[in-house]
Amino acid sequence: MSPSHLHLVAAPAPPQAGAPTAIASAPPPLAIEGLDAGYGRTPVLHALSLTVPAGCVTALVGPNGAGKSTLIRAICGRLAVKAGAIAICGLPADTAEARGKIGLAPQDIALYRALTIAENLAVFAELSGLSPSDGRLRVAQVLERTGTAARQDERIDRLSGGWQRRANLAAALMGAPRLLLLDEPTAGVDASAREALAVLVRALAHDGLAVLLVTHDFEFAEQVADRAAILMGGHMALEGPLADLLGQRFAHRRAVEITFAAPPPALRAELLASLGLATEGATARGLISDSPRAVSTLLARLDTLGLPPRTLTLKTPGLPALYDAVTSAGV
Ligand SMILES: Nc1ncnc2c1ncn2[C@@H]1O[C@H](COP(=O)(O)OP(=O)(O)OP(=O)(O)O)[C@@H](O)[C@H]1O
Repeated sequence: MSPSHLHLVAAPAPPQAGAPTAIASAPPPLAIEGLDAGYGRTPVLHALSLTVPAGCVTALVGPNGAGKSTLIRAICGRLAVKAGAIAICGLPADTAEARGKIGLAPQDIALYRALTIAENLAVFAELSGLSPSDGRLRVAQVLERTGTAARQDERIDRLSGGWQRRANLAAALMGAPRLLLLDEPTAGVDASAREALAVLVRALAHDGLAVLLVTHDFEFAEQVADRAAILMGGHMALEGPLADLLGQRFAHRRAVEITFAAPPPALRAELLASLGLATEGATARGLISDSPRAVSTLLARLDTLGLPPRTLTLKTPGLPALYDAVTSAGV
């Protein structure tokens, strides 16, 4: 491969002359259809379908044991598929060619701790089959793109959690993937490093990468994701553009959070529940109409119940509210 053919994100094949909208009809970086998979005779994933388009960040969320890691294993071709199909850019996931289009930044930092960032990336360049000169060029590109150039000569075990995560992500980019799998990228990362990671992940999607983000960090997911996939008990409970999912679930409603001076007595909490408010300690949460009179109506009802609020906060429902709605409804 000549240096001029090195791209941070492998470019899709250029359209043929006369071929109508070749890019638009290119297979997505990840397409899963009717997947059944598990361990030995233990089924985990059932009839699961998921499409991860290029240029988007898809947040994959779900309770512990829902099957997120199992799904990542299946995408990487490391699990026997019992039914259905997984295609990476149109290629079966269990082929070497498909695996070459995936970059995985695992939850456990997968780097040599006694080597520097640049030395680690050089190892990944070699593993990707790049020649020494192409490898050097690619290391330089990835250091630049991920903002790790300034720390390239520092050993991994001397870096903060945030820089280690950034280097872990850089290593996943060395093979110029089309699909980037990020498993809990904010684990052990402080607030300012999280912010920097969010900017980087968005920039990579802007470059054209398809990013599948597995996380329990809803704040981060909400910041970077334009699509969401909610996995429950091995099946996909909900999947699609986040704005559409929120619009369908919460049209004309807002999330309300009310705090009281003290936890309401059980009988009052039941009455709050009849207003659609779930009580936890001295806090009640729920959804109300976004009509201008909804708040004054609610305040009047709280007054009738003898529960004057200490604070009342209104928010536009986001991914955490969607997740709560889906998981509590057992969809
Ligand atoms: N190697 C294995 N052999 C057999 N069963 C397994 C194996 N690994 C996971 N499981 C089971 O598969 C199910 C899904 O586990 P998985 O780790 O994929 O969930 P998860 O959504 O990633 O959970 P978490 O959020 O806790 O990481 C669980 O019931 C788990 O016990």
